Amino acid sequence: MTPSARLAASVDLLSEIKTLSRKPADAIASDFFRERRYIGGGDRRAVSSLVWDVMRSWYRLSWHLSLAGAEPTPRLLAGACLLFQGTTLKELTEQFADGRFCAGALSLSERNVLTRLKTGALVTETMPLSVRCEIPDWLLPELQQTFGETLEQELTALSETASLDMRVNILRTTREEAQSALRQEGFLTTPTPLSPWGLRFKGRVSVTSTAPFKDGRIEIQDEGSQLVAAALDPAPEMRVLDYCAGAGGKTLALAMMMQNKGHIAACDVSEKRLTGAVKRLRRAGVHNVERHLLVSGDKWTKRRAGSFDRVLVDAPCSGTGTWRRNPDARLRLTQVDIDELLEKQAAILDKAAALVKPGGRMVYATCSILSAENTRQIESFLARHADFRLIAPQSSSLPHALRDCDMISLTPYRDGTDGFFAATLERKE
Ligand SMILES: C[S@@+](CC[C@H](N)C(=O)[O-])C[C@H]1O[C@@H](n2cnc3c(N)ncnc32)[C@H](O)[C@@H]1O
Repeated sequence: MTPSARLAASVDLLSEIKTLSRKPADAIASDFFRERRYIGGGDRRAVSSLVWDVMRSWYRLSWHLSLAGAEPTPRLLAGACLLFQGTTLKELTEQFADGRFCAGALSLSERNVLTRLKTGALVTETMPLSVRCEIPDWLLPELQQTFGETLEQELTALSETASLDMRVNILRTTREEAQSALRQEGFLTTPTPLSPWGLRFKGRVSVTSTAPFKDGRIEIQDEGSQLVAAALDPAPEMRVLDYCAGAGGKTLALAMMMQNKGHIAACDVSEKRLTGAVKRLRRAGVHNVERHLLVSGDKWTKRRAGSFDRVLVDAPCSGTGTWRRNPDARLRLTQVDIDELLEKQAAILDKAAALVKPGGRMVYATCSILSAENTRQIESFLARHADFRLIAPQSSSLPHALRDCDMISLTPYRDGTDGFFAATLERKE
């Protein structure tokens, strides 16, 4: 593709993301490229890269455009993003070329707006704080309360590109062997600093085509997510429940920690997600997992009340901790969404708590950075359940600094992971 054709495809994809504003951008992008199979791998990466760069700076670019007197159209957002990245106005004008498959020439008013842009620094002191932090206005007080003085550093880190982390499946190999196998295929990785099973890739790679991925020696999983599984501290002989198992990301890590022994029940309300776990479990060589679809009035859960040594509640949440990967999610999130999630999380916690045996433990986890979904959710759970107490996880798979925290919170700025929260609750005997 020519640079102009790539720009045209980026503008088209941005327009679809703007129009289908309630749908996740990665789902829109995957449909977009499926319908345009003529776009090859390199072009697809270039188009996605510009689109994701725009989404990471949507509020800031829109603010600059409004100063220049314009609405943030996909063409202007893409153009402004390129200018801030160092493309000159002359080069940009050439990229907006006329012709077949091209982006189409800039109109006079577009050109005037882009000429007026002050493209020295994307982030400026004169911007409102919420714009500088790349968040919607209404979320600012909640995040100020969570992060205090480090707000700007935390949210800047949350706007950057995430690393790609793998969990090495020690049922099949060791971290050193997996690292060496990847090196032989030309992929350089470094061991993750906090998780004992993690490898971190440098830059963006297509890991799913490597032999260690195909034969289940490695699995894509953020280091923070690996640590959440570690916080549950399951042992081989235990009965473990993964209550919101989804497609089994953490189930796989739990099975590995249990050396494929004991029993794991992986539950979810989504049949599609649970089915997605089948292939992954097989690839990883895991065979101590039973899948169960939760339905209302579920007899399966009633029969198992008070029977699990460990229960993981990896709750549905705002996903604010994963904004590095899903920057569009910040454009979709509303206060109503959060209020609904808070209710859902409390109801799930109450149901899951009934399944923990006396002396057993429940870990409540989210990939959210909002106190309302994290510490405050736990405080209200404890107020409703005098039979539970907050304890330190003491898991030997956690780094020492996290073993004594009854509530673990991880952030991209402090820990280099996605934003995660995990609280360990023990049911009194
Ligand atoms: C954060 S995701 C889980 C991710 C998964 N544990 C992993 O590591 O890949 C939350 C999951 O909760 C499920 N969920 C939503 N409502 C639920 C409910 N009432 N009971 C159980 N699971 C629910 C969703 O379908 C979703 O798969």
